[in-house]
Amino acid sequence: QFHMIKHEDLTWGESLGQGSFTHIFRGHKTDQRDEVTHTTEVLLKVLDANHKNCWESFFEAASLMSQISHKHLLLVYGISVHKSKNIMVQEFVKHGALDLYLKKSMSVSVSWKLDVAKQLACALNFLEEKNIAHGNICAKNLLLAREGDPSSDNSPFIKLSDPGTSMTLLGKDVVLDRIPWVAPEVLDTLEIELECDKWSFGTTLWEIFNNGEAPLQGLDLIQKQQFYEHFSNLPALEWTELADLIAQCMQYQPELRPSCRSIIRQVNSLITSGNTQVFAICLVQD
Ligand SMILES: N#Cc1ccc(Nc2nc(N)cc(-n3cnc(CCO)c3)n2)cc1
Repeated sequence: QFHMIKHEDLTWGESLGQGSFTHIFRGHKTDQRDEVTHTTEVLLKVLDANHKNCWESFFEAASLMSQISHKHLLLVYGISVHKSKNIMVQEFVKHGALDLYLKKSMSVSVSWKLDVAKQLACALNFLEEKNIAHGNICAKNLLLAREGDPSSDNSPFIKLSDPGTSMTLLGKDVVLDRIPWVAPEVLDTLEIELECDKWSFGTTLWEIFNNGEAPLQGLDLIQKQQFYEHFSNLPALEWTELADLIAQCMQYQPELRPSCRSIIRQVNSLITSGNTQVFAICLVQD
């Protein structure tokens, strides 16, 4: 169920860092279509050789994303297996991971952030309708295809990346390190259900409205585990309605978390109320 890409059709560019047990590189792929050679810029995601045993899960994560297509889901062109290298060939998304972008550019507006939140909610709703749980929703896995800038008033556009190797194979410490993105029940079951993505949506909202700052980043694994054992919550944001939506998503009882439809409705009302407030301020100023 995958397009196999020949290793010789890939050229390798600079390293762009690493994920869990993977390294990512800029690159290009060439393919012949009706005697014409097309060169496409790609992102090459390589599974570490010492984690070869995870290769099924590595590719399964990608195949999940390539069986369905949606404007806010990352496009996976195919895979390439060469000697001991397992390579996933993804579309190259222009502005990279959202967490780094938010840390770099502190000037994105509230409406920009809400627009991104709504796009993520739509992607999750699409997955929920297909009964597919992603399992690794976080700002690092949101890729920014279009910056959108306040002047020309065009909006940002994000793509949700593949979930990567399943946590169940990555070991307990990796799961603990993903606190507070990973839903609490996953620590016991190591099973990813649809409700888990709603918890992670709440954490990702928190990240977006904290300019990409990682929640609980100073805590070690023991303290992170205790955060869940004490049923703790992230510090509430000033904007009460937004803090409420985050709190609804990050309820310890999975069945109490809102449906994607409800999340989309609530983000829409935040957008409306946000605009109304800005509009009112303009009225007062004029
Ligand atoms: N400077 C810069 C710059 C870096 C990267 C991209 N593009 C891109 N395209 C993708 N398909 C995936 C990723 N990516 C980034 N970090 C991860 C690991 C966490 O998911 C994946 N980046 C664009 C610009």
